[in-house]
Amino acid sequence: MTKDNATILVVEDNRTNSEILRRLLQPYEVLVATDANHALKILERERPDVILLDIMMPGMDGYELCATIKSRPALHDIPILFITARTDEESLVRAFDVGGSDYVTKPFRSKELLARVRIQIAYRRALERLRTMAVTDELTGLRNRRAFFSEGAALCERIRARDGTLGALMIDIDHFKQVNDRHGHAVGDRALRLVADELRRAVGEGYLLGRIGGEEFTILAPDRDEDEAIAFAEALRRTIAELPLVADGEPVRLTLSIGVVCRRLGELGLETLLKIADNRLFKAKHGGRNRVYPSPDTKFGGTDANPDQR
Ligand SMILES: Nc1nc2c(ncn2[C@@H]2O[C@H](COP(=O)(O)OP(=O)(O)OP(=O)(O)O)[C@@H](O)[C@H]2O)c(=O)[nH]1
Repeated sequence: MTKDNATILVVEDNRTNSEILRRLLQPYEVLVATDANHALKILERERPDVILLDIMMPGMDGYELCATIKSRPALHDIPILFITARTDEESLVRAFDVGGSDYVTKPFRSKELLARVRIQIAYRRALERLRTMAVTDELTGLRNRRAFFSEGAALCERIRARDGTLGALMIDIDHFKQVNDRHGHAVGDRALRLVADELRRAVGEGYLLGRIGGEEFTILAPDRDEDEAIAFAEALRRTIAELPLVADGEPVRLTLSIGVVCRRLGELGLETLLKIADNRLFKAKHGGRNRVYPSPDTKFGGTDANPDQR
C-alpha cells in the first residue's frame, strides 16, 4: 500500500512504456506484468485497484485478457483501463465491449492519465462500499439476512458434497420489547450490539453468524454433532445472561431462547434445517424462555430424550 493507498497493475510488453507509466503513476504502488500470463499469475495473489492494459501484446492480446479477467468473479470488479495507440472507433468500442472501463491513448499525457486512474479508483471504492453495505447489518455489523441465506446456501453445498453435518441455532432475545419500552430504543440498540459482539466472539472458525430479524440471530455450525451444538448454545445462553448492561442506573437483564438442531445434510435444505431450529426455538420460548431446546438436561437423560423432529 502507498500514500494514496491504491495499487495499479500495468500490463505492457514494452519495457520503455512500462517504465514511463511507473514514473507517471508515482503516487501509487505499481506492479508490472510483461504479458497476459504474467498478469494472470500476479492476479492469483494480488488484487490491484485498477489494471492498465496494453492492447497489442505477444500471445494473448489485451482484449482477450480483459475478457478473461471479467469472466472471473473474484476479479470482475477491478476496472480495466486500456492503453492504446489505436484511436479508430472500432478498436475503442471493442475495448468497452470486452469489459474495459476506459482508455488512455499513447503518447501518455500525465495529468489526463492520473485523472482517469483516479476516477476508476473512486468508482472501485464506491462499489466496494455498496457491496459491503448490501451484505451487512448496519446496527451490529453482522451479516444481514440476505447475506446469511446466500452464504448459508453455499456452505450447505460444500457440506453436502463431503457428506458432513450442520448444526443450526435459532437465537431470540427474550421479552426484548420490554427493554425498548422501559429504557427506550437507543438502549435496545445498545443491547443488540452487545449481544451481537458476544456471539461474534463465541463463533468458531467456519461458522456462519447473521442477524436475520430484529432480535433474532442465527448461527450455522459445520461438522458438529447435536450434543456439541447444544453445549455451544448453552454456553452462549449463560454468557448473555451475565452481560453487565446498565441503563438509567439499573441493570438490564438480557436472556436468550435458543432452538438447536444438527443433521447430516443429505437431501435436507437450509430452509428445512432452520425450520426445525425455529420450531425448537418456539418450544424454548414456551418452556419458559432463557433456555436451550433441546435442553442439555433433557438431552442427557431428562424427560424429553427424543425431541420433536419438526
Ligand atoms: N431497539 C431496537 N429494537 C428492535 C429492533 N428491531 C426490532 N426491535 C424490537 O424488538 C421487539 C421484538 O418484540 P417481540 O417480537 O414482541 O418479542 P419479545 O418482546 O422479544 O418477546 P419474546 O420474543 O416472545 O420473548 C419489538 O419491540 C421491536 O420493535 C432494532 O433494530 N432496535
